[in-house]
Formats: sequence, C-alpha cells, structure tokens
Amino acid sequence: LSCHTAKTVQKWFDQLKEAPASQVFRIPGVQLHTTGALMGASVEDFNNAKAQLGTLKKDPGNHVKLKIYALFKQATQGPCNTPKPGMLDFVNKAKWDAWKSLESVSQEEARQQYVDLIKSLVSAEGPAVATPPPESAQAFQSLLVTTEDGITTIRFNRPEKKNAITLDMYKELIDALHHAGKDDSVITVMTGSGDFYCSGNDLNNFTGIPQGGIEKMAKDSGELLKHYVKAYIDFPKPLIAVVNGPALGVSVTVLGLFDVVYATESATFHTPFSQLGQSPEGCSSYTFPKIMGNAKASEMLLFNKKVTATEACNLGLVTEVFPDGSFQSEVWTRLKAYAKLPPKSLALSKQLIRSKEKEKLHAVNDAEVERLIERWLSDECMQAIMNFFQAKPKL
Ligand SMILES: CCCCC/C=C/CC(=O)SCCNC(=O)CCNC(=O)[C@H](O)C(C)(C)COP(=O)(O)OP(=O)(O)OC[C@H]1O[C@@H](n2cnc3c(N)ncnc32)[C@H](O)[C@@H]1OP(=O)(O)O
Repeated sequence: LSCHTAKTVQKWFDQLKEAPASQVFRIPGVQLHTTGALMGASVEDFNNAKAQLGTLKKDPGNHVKLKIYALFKQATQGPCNTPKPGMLDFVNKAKWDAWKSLESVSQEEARQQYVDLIKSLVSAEGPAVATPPPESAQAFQSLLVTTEDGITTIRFNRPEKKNAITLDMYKELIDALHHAGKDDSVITVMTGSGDFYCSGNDLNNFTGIPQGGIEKMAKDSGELLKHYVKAYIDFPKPLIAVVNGPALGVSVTVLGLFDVVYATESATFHTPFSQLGQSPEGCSSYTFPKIMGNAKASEMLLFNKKVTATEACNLGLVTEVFPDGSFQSEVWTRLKAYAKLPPKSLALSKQLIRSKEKEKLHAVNDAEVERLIERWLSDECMQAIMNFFQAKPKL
C-alpha cells in the first residue's frame, strides 16, 4: 500500500469497514477481502456459531428463529433491499420484516449479536450428554418410535409445538405405521410427548407458497393426507391411542379408526374445521356420526364444539378415561397385559371387525380429501390461517 497516499489508504479502510462480509476489493496492486476481524466477533466465531446452530436439540421457537435469520442476513448481506413479499406469503413476509428491522445495525454488530445469541441458546441447553437410543428405537426427526414388551409405541415428539404435524412428520408417521404393522409387536400405541397429545395439522404447512403455486401445494397435501389416513384404515394390528393431553384436528378425526382410545381426564377433543374454513378429514364425516349419531357429530364437526375426555367417552369416541395422576401407570399396565395375548388371534379378530367397512372408509377418505383440496384454496381458509398467525406476535 506504500505507493498510495495515506488519505487514499484511509478511504479504502473506511470502505472496507462498511463492506459486506466476503466482499472483494480491488485496489491497484493489492486485493483485499473483508475478513470480519475488524471489530467484534471474527468470521471464525461467526462460522462456529453457524455450525453450533445445527446442533441445537431444542427448537428455539419461531420468534428466536426469525431473529437468528435476520441477524444472519444483516451480518452477511447488509441491510435488506429485496422487494417486500406479498401479504399472503406469511413466512417470507415475517422474515423480510425481521431483516428490515435491523437496517440501522452494522454488519459487525449483527455478527456479534448473532454469535452471542447462538452462544446463549447453546449454554441454555446445558452440557451435551450422549444418550444412546434404546436398542429397538427407530430414527425419526419428529417421532419417537420404540418396541418393547410386544408394544410398538409411536410418540409425536414436537412438544414445543404441541406436537403439530408438519409435512415431513406425516411422512414419518406413514413410515412408522407401515413398519409397526409388519414388525413383531402385538399391539401399536400412539401417544404424545409433553403436555399435548397433538395440536393437529401444523398451520405452517399452508403458509409458504412453493414452486408450482398454491394449487400444486393443495394437490400434494391432499395426496399426502390420503396416504396418511389410508395407513390407519389398513393398519393390521390392534391400534390404541393413549391421549395424554389436548387433541386437535386431524389427531382427533382419525381416532374413529383406532381400536381403543384411552384418555387422561384433562384431555380435550377439538375439531375446529369450520373455524379454519376447512372440512372434516380422517374419515370422521363417516365415523363420527356412526359412533355418536348425527346430532352430536355435527356439534363437533360443524360447530367446533370442544369436548372433555368424559364427554368424549360418553359419546363413544373414547373407550375409557383415567385420573391424570394414575393415567400412565394404569394404562401401561393394561397395555402390557394386552400385548401378551396371542398376536394372530388379535389381528384376525380386528380384521373381522373392520374388514366390512374398509372399502367404504377408502371411499370416504377420497371424498374428504377432494373437498379439502378445494377448501384449502378458498378465501375462507386462507383468511382463517392468516388470523391464527396474526393473533400472535409470532409465526
Ligand atoms: C398434509 C396436510 C393435511 C392437513 C390435514 C388437516 C387437518 C386439519 C387440522 O388439523 S385442524 C387443526 C389445526 N390446529 C389448530 O388450529 C391449532 C392451532 N394452535 C392453537 O390453537 C394453539 O397453539 C394451541 C391451543 C394448540 C396451544 O395453545 P397454547 O397457548 O397452549 O400454546 P401456543 O399457542 O403458545 O403454542 C406453542 C407453540 O406451538 C405452535 N403451535 C401449536 N399448534 C400449532 C399448529 N397446529 N400449527 C402451527 N404451530 C402450532 C404455536 O404457534 C407456538 O409456537 P411458537 O412458540 O413458535 O410461537
């Protein structure tokens, strides 16, 4: 740099300080790269934090994820100058807003804040303890699946999101059910981690608009739902729901396809379809009226009536209700005894009970999915989903 005046060199350094990370400066006779080491966190710290982010075990929640996203963009690209996404593109709009809000934060400061935020998330998780999965556990992202004492247990495992079912989770559930139907267990149990059984369809499934547009998204979701419900209709062994807390939407409707439903006293059952501009699925438009009669089914499926475990038991949707305090011990003692019964006898008896209806159930599933594809494209449904996310200052 000695061949340039001090003033010129100072000007280049000033530009360099303001430059986005990784930018290359061409100065006569030299090439300078921004390294991020000028102040605050170094590029190395930043890259380490980026790598650590992928190792977090707990989902930090949408609010924090937005912050991380915005800091990352600000640190690597500087202020947001991309066009604002449309109103209905909820996820991208929220991301854009978060990035835009950091307009006045310098890239160095954003990098430092990013590193500090990731550090705080990592330390909040405590020291990493390697816990080997049980021998019979299968690897899924959002489910815990184990086989023990003749029982395959499929556990919804997104407690921080109340076990809402993402698109990938539907696929995992289909796989887990197929596997459980063929493994050497006698019965299969579905239950939830945390305080919820399941909050139904993850409403984010309908917020990002993929390539191919919303028509394709609705069609693909319809196909996925059809296969998901089919996995219950065709399930060959006794299938038991252990409803450990509130259940919503699609996690309730498929209960009509289970053989036994045990619920803890504080569980509730809610199918808010009209509220969401949607229509029933999981064969509930057929199984609910059959189980509880048209009038009671209509209260649940048309008018969003949330019922308690005891009410659901009186309606015939739930087999038995247990006190919260003894729910787990009573239910699992009973299930372990069931799993000692002769497996072939159980499977064949189930087939006798269910086979007469299979064809009908598949036809109902097809019709429900067809109606839902149309509903998902309706203004009523889009507005309802938008309301859910707008009601909360989070995604
Ligand atoms: C292939 C597609 C098939 C589609 C099949 C269609 C099915 C239809 C249905 O399933 S309809 C039912 C849809 N579910 C809902 O409408 C429930 C929406 N959620 C809620 O009403 C509430 O979150 C709650 C009552 C389940 C829990 O309320 P609570 O106040 O106790 O907790 P939070 O709201 O703070 O929830 C914690 C975080 O979990 C996120 N979350 C919960 N449920 C869902 C969901 N269904 N979809 C997306 N996200 C959900 C919530 O947003 C919080 O996240 P955050 O911490 O990041 O803010």
